[in-house]
Amino acid sequence: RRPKHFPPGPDPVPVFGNILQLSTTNPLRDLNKFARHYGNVYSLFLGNRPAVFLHGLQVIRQALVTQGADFAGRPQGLMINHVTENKGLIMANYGPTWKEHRRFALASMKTFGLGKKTMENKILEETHHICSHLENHLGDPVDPSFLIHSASSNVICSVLFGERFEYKDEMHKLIINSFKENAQVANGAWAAIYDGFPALRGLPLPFQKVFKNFDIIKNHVRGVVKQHKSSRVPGEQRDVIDCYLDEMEKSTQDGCLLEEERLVMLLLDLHFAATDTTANTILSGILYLATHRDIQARCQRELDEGLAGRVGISFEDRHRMPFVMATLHETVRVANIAPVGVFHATTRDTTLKGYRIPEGTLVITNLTSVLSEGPHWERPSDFYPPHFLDQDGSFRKPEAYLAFSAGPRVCLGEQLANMELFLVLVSLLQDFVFVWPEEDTPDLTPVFGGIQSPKPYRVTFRVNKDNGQK
Ligand code: HEM
Repeated sequence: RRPKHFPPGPDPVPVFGNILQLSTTNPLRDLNKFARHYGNVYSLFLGNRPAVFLHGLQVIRQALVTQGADFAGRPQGLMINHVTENKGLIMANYGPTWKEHRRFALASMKTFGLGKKTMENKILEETHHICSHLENHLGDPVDPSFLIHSASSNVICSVLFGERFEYKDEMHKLIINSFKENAQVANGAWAAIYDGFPALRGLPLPFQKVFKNFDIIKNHVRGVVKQHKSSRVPGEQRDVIDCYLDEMEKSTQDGCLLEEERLVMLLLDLHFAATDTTANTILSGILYLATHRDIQARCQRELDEGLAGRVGISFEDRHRMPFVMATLHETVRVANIAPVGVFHATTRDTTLKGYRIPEGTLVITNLTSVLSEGPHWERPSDFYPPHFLDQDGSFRKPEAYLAFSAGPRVCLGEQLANMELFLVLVSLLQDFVFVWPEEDTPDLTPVFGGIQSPKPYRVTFRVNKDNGQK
């Protein structure tokens, strides 16, 4: 039963709560229906665990920003906490260890190039590999998924581990596949069964695969950290691992929050957080541009004018390309790769819109509702770059652009994702025209998941003969 003054919702049934009222393949429509019926703050029981759902810009901003500290926790005791042994950054509860690791992650990513030319060069190097691969398949319909996932993974790998991998490297392939599989299971019905029915946790059910996958990649990363420990020169940092080991060594005082096993989980979290997210957004970009040739052609025209015959591209060029920037942000909006964000939890007893929410309550932010809410978006169901242009045609970011969430737990990779998205898509547009194969029917409906992806597709890359380069 719901506590007094708890947000309203449908009556739960024993054992299952309200889970049976949610579609297992795509619950977003059900969530919209509940919001229409109960209002923008409502609750559902996921098994016997009550969860508060937030719908729309106004309440999500109120919770994540205005009452940021109250809603900055992460739920505990879920499968994902057990997989990461409560040591990673993404699912770490609000507190000094999370704060210290978030600070460290931001600072070390900056040291290794975020916002600087070094990062830009790493991304451009990776883009060069993508283009070379595509040049070998000109005119044939290809599924670019493997290529784009490998490239996104490599960008973050070069920052974390100081190296990139060949696309055919078996360990690299295994890591990328494990991330994909784990993201699918971790937000699906099997995770709900793990979370809701502790008695079943020891049985050989599909959720065991997540633990097995994670053990393999965890052991691999432990090995990489070990190698770094034996080859490092203190003070001469090659990558994020060296930075962490240096900081660990320097902090001699009691209560140091950095430790080797936390480093392993931090590396896995950052690698995971940066791979599928960026890759699925780039893949959505290629899909939407191939199926909206007028928008593609307008981006290419602006690109030619902006570069004025110059070969090569730089992140600085974005300031001369408002329509391209609008198209990339519209891609992030429609790709909607984190449809319900990352789960939050209350850090203390609090109230929202007059409802009482006790400490430790699971809170789910329906970011999809914000990215497709009528009044904020003129044509929410369309791929419509002018959403990000003001009346003068200059680039602008509407308030409801919450794809990276907001508040203390806001995505810490937004800057990296933007840079990658711009440099990869613009380089591809410079070299190629994306053509939808006549024999295939486009299906833009994404595959719902903790990290949403476009349905697998094929596209033909043709040489861009009009790219205006001298
Ligand atoms: C298009 C790409 C991306 C999108 C749309 C995206 C979106 C998000 C969202 C919605 C959250 C949840 C925030 C919350 O809890 O309210 C998040 C968290 C996070 N993201 Fe991203 N992300 C992207 C790329 C990246 C990249 C490239 C990194 C690089 C390392 C990254 C690192 C993280 C981390 C570490 C968190 C957890 C932050 C915390 O709990 O303190 N993300 N992201």
